[in-house]
Amino acid sequence: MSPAATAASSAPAISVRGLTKTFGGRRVVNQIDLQVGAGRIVGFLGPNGSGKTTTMRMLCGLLTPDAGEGQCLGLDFRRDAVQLRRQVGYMTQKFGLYEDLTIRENLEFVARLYELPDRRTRVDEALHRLGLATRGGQLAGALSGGWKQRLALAASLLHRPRLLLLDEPTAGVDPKARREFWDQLHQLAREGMTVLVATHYMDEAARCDELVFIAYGEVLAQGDQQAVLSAAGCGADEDLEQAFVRLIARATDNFAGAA
Ligand SMILES: Nc1ncnc2c1ncn2[C@@H]1O[C@H](COP(=O)(O)OP(=O)(O)OP(=O)(O)O)[C@@H](O)[C@H]1O
Repeated sequence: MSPAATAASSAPAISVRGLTKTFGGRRVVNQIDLQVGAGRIVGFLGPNGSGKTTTMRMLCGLLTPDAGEGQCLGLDFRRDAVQLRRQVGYMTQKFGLYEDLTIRENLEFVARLYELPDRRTRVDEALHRLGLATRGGQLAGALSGGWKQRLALAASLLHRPRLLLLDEPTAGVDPKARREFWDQLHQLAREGMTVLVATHYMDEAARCDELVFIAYGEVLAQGDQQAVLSAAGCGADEDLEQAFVRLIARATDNFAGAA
């Protein structure tokens, strides 16, 4: 690999500072700094309404921040939002595909939306990668929750993004399907994909390289599992769930004190 390529691949995939968003006078994302290394799987954790979705939507250029600067994939995430969207795969909480179309038809539709040049190859590639090749003719609406999520992941990969932003991708999915979904994420990361994934499942958090805990729109702790456990003041016999509860309790006290 050339020195330039090495430098590029070791550059962070996300490097933003001061990310801020206010809705109706309420600041829901407040001065968030985020650094995510290329090829890392980073778990994004926080209570309901803490600002995870809003942050992700700003990072992929779907929502304009009130303040903040930085880069995603080497692009200015505000100025180059259109270019950035072409390199980011975003999977929302709700299944956003057409239940009355087949798996293949759904993927072909998404490929057309992206105006991909070699649509058939891309769709075949996605079907194969996600183990959907034999199910191409099945209606999306007839799939179980786990298979629907796989299809949604396949759709978000069609344009061959370098960064995946996944918003609670396995909510309501059974443990076996969740494990398989995470095996896919690890395979993608081995191939160089960077993944920022919001989750409420602590077993999934444990499968991440790094974690970012937020509450009230602010980062409470960031780093690998050990760093987060230390930041929460957890002992050797305590786990991420206890760290989560402690960090949120502390943030709630601070928030109530400041209000
Ligand atoms: N378009 C909007 N207009 C007004 N308020 C909004 C809008 N989008 C989000 N909010 C509010 O911003 C806050 C943060 O929401 P957000 O969806 O980012 O949280 P979250 O951490 O993803 O929550 P969850 O875990 O429940 O998905 C919430 O109080 C939400 O109601």
